[in-house]
Amino acid sequence: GLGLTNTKDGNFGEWYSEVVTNGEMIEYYEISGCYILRPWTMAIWEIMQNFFDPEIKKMNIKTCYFPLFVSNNVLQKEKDHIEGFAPEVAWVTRSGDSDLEVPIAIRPTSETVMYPYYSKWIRGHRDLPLKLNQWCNVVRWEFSNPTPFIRSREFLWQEGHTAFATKEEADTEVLEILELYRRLYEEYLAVPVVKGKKSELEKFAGGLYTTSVEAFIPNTGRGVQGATSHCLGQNFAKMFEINFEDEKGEKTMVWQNSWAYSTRTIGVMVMVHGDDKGLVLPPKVSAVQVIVIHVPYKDADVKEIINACSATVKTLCDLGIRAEADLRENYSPGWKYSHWEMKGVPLRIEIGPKDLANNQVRAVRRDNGEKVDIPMADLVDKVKGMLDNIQQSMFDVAKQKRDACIQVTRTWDEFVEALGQKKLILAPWCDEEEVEKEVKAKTKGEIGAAKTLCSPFDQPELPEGTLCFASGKPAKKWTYWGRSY
Ligand SMILES: O=C1CCCN[C@@H]1CCCn1cnc2cc(F)c(Cl)cc2c1=O
Ligand SMILES: [Mg+2]
Repeated sequence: GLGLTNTKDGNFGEWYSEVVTNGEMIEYYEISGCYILRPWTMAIWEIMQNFFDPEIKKMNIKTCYFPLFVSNNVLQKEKDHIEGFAPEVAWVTRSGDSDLEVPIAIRPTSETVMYPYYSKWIRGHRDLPLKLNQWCNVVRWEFSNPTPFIRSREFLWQEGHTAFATKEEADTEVLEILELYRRLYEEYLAVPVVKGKKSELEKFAGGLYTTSVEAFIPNTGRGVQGATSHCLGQNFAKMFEINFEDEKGEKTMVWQNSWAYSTRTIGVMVMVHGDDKGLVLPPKVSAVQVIVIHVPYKDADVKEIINACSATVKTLCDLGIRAEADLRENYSPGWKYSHWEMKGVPLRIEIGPKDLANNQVRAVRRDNGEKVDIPMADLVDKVKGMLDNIQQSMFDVAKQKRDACIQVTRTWDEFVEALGQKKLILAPWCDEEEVEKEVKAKTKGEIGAAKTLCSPFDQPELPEGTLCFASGKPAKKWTYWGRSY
């Protein structure tokens, strides 16, 4: 049948898998951890790209494309860069039936691919800033439970790699990019995120500091890193000898950033907004914003109704609304309602004999099921208004749900209790790595350990004498903690 066999609150993992499949976003692939991204997904990816790419072009960041393959010696260039990552590197060892002399790695990320050429291209200060971004796939042979969009062995992303003469320029760009990531989540995917800084333990080991936008999935009580913007400092400049002669003729190492968002963004959106009827897509990112369906009625003139549907679609499309009609004769209206609800189309318009007679249409919102009769004359304004309202309402509802999960804890017992209640924990922390490691160790279990998600840039008041929830030492900062994907 058409409906889901799992409910979101019943079995979240099974619900999610069904929703992305029945919503025709994903097809499971014969190789574990790999998924087919169907047009319904790629339309969302492209809408996001059509926002993000022009924005970084305004920042004079140019598109490049580096090879998929990494030679072994260059990959091994940086011990702590790949420490811990080595097991997830995929290797090409043969072509045809003959072994390769030297195995070749498939890029899990492109620092080691790109930076030898940054070293070659950057000589003088006039070669700076060098700012490149590539849209590509990467491969990480993950072993923990694969999840469509959230954790796959191959995924699509953009990876920006920039080099500056000064730290100030790098610091500024890190935050400009992070703001674009916030806008992607909050203005397009209608998902609330927290901007913050990763702890020393959780940051990218090869960098100087990591900032991120952190999302939260209320159903599982898990945080999810939404996108990252790292300042690499001069670490990679040192490794790859990327330096330049400054104005005084001094040889100086460059300051670098790297930043990425991936198809994981789409999985977060599905998890946050989906319901027991399937996907619920924010209008801004939905390939189809309005689906028009005719309701035939025994002897009523079905041709006239169908013409009204086609005219409605044309009127909406002419004003930039992504509308389509489902006029298939071999499916009932009811079947169509379920089908397009499963695909998460934000607004359905029904036109039957009665609507025609009253020169109106019946509009039904996907997010809250509200039904509204709209006079044909007001169609475009009303539909535009409803779509804007749906977008804002989806964000507001998601933010209210996320905020309801936030629990401030000041003691270990409060922390453990909140963790058991699937909360997003905000706690004062002494900022000591040993303490962070201890929290991980003490909360380790079947469903993973608690970890720091980020220290929000927007710090609440930290009164003198506030103590760390875990160590009892003087707290230095408020930090979000939780289990994560
Ligand atoms: O997150 C970003 C933004 C875009 C460019 N890259 C950085 C850091 C990526 C970390 N990282 C993440 N995963 C990795 C997996 C690997 F197998 C190896 Cl060899 C390295 C890494 C690795 O460095
Ligand atoms: Mg990883």
